[in-house]
Amino acid sequence: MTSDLAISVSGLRKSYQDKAAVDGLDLSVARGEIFALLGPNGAGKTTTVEILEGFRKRDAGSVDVLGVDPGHAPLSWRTRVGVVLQGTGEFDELKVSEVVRHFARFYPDPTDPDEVIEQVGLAEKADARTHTLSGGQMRRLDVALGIVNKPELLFLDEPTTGFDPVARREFWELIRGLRAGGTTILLTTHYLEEAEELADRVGVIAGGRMLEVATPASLGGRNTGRTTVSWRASDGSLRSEETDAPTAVVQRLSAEFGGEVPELVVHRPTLEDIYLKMIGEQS
Ligand SMILES: Nc1ncnc2c1ncn2[C@@H]1O[C@H](COP(=O)(O)OP(=O)(O)OP(=O)(O)O)[C@@H](O)[C@H]1O
Repeated sequence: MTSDLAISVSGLRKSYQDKAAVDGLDLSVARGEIFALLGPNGAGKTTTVEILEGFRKRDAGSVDVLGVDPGHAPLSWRTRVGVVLQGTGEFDELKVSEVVRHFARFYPDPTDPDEVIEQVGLAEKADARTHTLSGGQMRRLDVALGIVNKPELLFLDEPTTGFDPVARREFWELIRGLRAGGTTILLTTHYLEEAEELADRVGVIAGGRMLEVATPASLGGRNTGRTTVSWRASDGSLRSEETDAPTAVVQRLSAEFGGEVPELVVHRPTLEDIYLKMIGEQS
């Protein structure tokens, strides 16, 4: 086991009724990094993550999470791992503070519940009954329960589904704060912007296999990809040009127009452009 890796997976396989959901997957996540798993519905992300969390059995392959095989993990390991599932559940008439206190009691050395509530931005709602929380506030409570045990490694499954744009940005700040405190984070998301904002590296899964692992800036050769420059020509038509040297094209156009280039757009491939191309090539 290499101590600078929080997660090390090799040749992971899992089938349901003879159909492979995870089909020989390799994955390494360094301690302290935020790693985002991307992939279409049914790609095998949740199955992989649940095996890493120790909630699902694998058919084959080796899995090491914080130096332990999650398939045979002792209780002490569980206190080192935080899990935020896709919606934790119902707490009926309990208040936010009561729920966090209740969960904190499961662990030997929890963070002070009030501190956790503050950390996830729910201080004003500490005395609110959980059924009165908005979707985004409920998700914050889910995260509070996932981090109350001071996990070294936090699993987040589609953490910001249903968030409004402001809530999503606030949530990203929370996650960055956890990383700054040394927490390793493995998240799944369908929001490419989220992966770009948060992840040190992303891994794209399709058909139970890892297609590529890279930084968001370099996935699929994105950093070396061609740029499209488009503008409105003097005859009124919309023109575009693909180039490796967009600055030179803009300079040329600027000289041609004697200054401002009408409706100038310089488009570099986004993470979503690259992702869609990768996934499209698989189907
Ligand atoms: N308990 C189960 N029994 C049978 N098949 C399952 C089970 N869980 C998952 N599968 C199948 O395994 C495949 C991978 O599913 P998984 O939930 O891991 O995908 P995912 O990448 O997390 O998808 P999503 O983005 O939709 O959450 C799918 O074809 C799914 O139907």
